[in-house]
Amino acid sequence: MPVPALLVADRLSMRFGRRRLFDDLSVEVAPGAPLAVVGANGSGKSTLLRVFAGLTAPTGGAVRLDVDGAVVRPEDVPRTVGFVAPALQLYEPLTARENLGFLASARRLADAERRIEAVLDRVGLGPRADDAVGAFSTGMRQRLRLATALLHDPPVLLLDEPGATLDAAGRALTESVVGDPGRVVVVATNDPAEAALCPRRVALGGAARP
Ligand SMILES: Nc1ncnc2c1ncn2[C@@H]1O[C@H](COP(=O)(O)OP(=O)(O)OP(=O)(O)O)[C@@H](O)[C@H]1O
Repeated sequence: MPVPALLVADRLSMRFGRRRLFDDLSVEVAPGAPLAVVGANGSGKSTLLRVFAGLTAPTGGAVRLDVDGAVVRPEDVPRTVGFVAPALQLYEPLTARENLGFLASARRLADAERRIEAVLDRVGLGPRADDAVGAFSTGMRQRLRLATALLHDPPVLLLDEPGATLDAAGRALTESVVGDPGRVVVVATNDPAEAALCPRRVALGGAARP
């Protein structure tokens, strides 16, 4: 049976000036076996996720994404990956539905209206879909970030501290997203409960200098 998606990191290293974050890091992530990236503040978790997403070039090594047995071309990485990060900007004057509509157009998604309704429902924002994001709470913004990552139903999800600002229902949502057996999922987290959702982990900090 073909593996629908696979993330392969081969001998990754990352330095910023004299600061070494990680060295010789190799890992494969397959669907149904989410990977937790753990480590102290500043150890390089967010940077590693950005490297996985193709947003930051590593100092050494390479990342490859395979979907249906074929290597994903660099220009196709954005439609293959869903990325959630605390710094991800939302359009404040637009409503939640308009934010998702904008992304659906940018990504040229077919069936956009149905997708938007489904994803708003999944993240529990249906009743607030037509409110401006500028009036959203921190947790509601985070739910919308999750929605933006799920909108195009990507085979790979990279989640940077997905549950940090969420309530109990939001954490249950994160748990179901992380546990999706059909996707490659990587979670960077400082929360032991979130890390425990993942059968595998990479601990950063060994190569880090203060
Ligand atoms: N673009 C950059 N240029 C220089 N240094 C950077 C850059 N991005 C990150 N760093 C440094 O790399 C280190 C790792 O940062 P990163 O955000 O990956 O850590 P983290 O493990 O996600 O931390 P936290 O748990 O606090 O979110 C930090 O020392 C940070 O200052």
